[in-house]
Amino acid sequence: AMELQLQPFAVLLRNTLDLLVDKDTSSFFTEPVSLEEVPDYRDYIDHPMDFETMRNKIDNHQYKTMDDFEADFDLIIKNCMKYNAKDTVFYRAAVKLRDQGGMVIRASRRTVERVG
Ligand SMILES: CC(=O)c1c[nH]c2ccccc12
Repeated sequence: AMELQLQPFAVLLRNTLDLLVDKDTSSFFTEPVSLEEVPDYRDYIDHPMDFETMRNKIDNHQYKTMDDFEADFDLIIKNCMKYNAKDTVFYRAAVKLRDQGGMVIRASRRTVERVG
């Protein structure tokens, strides 16, 4: 619909990302996991992802659909639940983000469908 031309998809994704960032109250996911702090991280994680990287991808128009965007959100969560043991604050934060962020993305999908 016309709205999506006026309200580009990138703006909708930025708004969605801001809501996801708000759910990450400990800011564990805002930047790439530091390879200085965590030297063995890449031994376990092939495709690191974080919210700052996602924002850059929005700005470079690298997300063509909500599925592309959600795939990177899922990567943030899967990486965290793979690298960190279940009894860690990081693992528990990923579970919380998965549940609370999932609702945010579903609402954004409905907006895209409605005005798409
Ligand atoms: C998101 C994540 O896994 C981490 C975010 N910060 C970290 C510091 C040490 C180990 C893991 C992490």
